[in-house]
Amino acid sequence: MLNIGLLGLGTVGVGIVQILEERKDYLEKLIKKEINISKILVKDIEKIRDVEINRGKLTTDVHEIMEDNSIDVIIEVMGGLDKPYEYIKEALSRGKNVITANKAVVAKHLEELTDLARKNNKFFLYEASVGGGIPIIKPLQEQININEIQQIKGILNGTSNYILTKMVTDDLSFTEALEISQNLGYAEADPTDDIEGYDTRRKLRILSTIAFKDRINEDNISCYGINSISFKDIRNIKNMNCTIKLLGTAVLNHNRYYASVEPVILSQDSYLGKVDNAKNLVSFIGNMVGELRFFGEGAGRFPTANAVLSDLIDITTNTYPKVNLGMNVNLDNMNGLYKGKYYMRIDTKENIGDKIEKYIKDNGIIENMLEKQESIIFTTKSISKEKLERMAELFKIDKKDYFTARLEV
Ligand SMILES: NC(=O)C1=CN([C@@H]2O[C@H](COP(=O)(O)OP(=O)(O)OC[C@H]3O[C@@H](n4cnc5c(N)ncnc54)[C@H](OP(=O)(O)O)[C@@H]3O)[C@@H](O)[C@H]2O)C=CC1
Ligand SMILES: N[C@@H](CC=O)C(=O)O
Repeated sequence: MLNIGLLGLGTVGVGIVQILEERKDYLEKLIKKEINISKILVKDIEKIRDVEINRGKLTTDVHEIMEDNSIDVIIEVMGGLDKPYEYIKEALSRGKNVITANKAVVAKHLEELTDLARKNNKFFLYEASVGGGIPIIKPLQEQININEIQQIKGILNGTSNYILTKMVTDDLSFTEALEISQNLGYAEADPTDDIEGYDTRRKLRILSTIAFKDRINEDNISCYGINSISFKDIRNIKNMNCTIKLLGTAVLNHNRYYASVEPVILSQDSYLGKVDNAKNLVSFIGNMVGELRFFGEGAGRFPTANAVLSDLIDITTNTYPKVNLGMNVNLDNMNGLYKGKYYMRIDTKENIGDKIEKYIKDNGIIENMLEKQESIIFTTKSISKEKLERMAELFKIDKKDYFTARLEV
């Protein structure tokens, strides 16, 4: 019998229960064991659930799960940071395998939890933490044994991609599109993580650490979100026959790398430009294999639960590739030297438009002026993004009053 302790019965937890029910016979034949969800940790036992569940399995006391020696695998899909970290650590220390979809915890404690799992001869797997239903962690773990990975790039957040898609194609407002993506179960408990780019940054931190075999922290990744984008930006982007995506990019060149999360203006015909709604696309380039692209649902109940259960099968059939985290190559971060061409809109108050225009001309920033009315909108020459940030600071422009996006056209 394979006994599972499930931490969380929300969007993803319910998906796990439903798939396990639907595929029970097949999966039990495959792993040659009966599968049983022994206990489920929730916050509120009385809550009405999206799935029929034996109420006796629900508990608000995690000790009931941790101290149950018959439970072999803990699946953590509760979200949050401190509690799940504590529970995952305890589970591994007690000799239980752990699967999580929680990128916040994985991003913060990847090395420690991987080490702890190794010491206890257990698995710590987290396929669902990046790219929702897309298999990316396992293929990457397989490829790093043969390849030097030179680049990771992609759309890694379903919520922001859904919002941008709906703003571009259906003229929805940012708030309307965010609300729908929350109702569809894509957004984090605090959607700031999605729209400020933090969720993408966590995923890029996980992927780049595995790919570059060095610890790339969230702090090593520059991060800009989409929360100040407006209809004016969408109109301008469409006028360029382009679209906009929130991209995570990490590039390694010898011992130097840069890593960023930022909105990027792309041609509508580019492969990333065509990734719509909550879909994600992740690509990595290996020196032997070339570019590999992975595309699919980046969020949502069943795709995410599917990724969790792929880990479960790997644990029970012992088919996961040998994990090779971090060789301590001490890579140098070159973010400060990165340059690109940018689109920028500043909503000018108190008549500072002329001063800003003079500043961007005097400092060799501007390439083309697109508009100069109540907003000043322009594209830049190849510059570092910090230059634009410094200008915004100099003119005391509030973050909500300007928007920048890198031009990749
Ligand atoms: N939704 C998605 O598309 C994806 C989510 N993820 C990750 O999966 C995890 C779960 O996400 P999701 O299912 O959307 O989250 P939900 O908010 O829908 O569900 C969270 C569940 O955990 C329970 N829970 C939360 N905190 C506690 C606590 N302190 N003690 C006990 N139970 C608790 C809740 O209990 P109750 O029901 O009683 O409130 C709820 O059942 C997150 O880490 C998320 O980032 C990853 C990829 C995609
Ligand atoms: N909130 C996340 C969920 C999956 O990781 C997203 O929108 O991508």
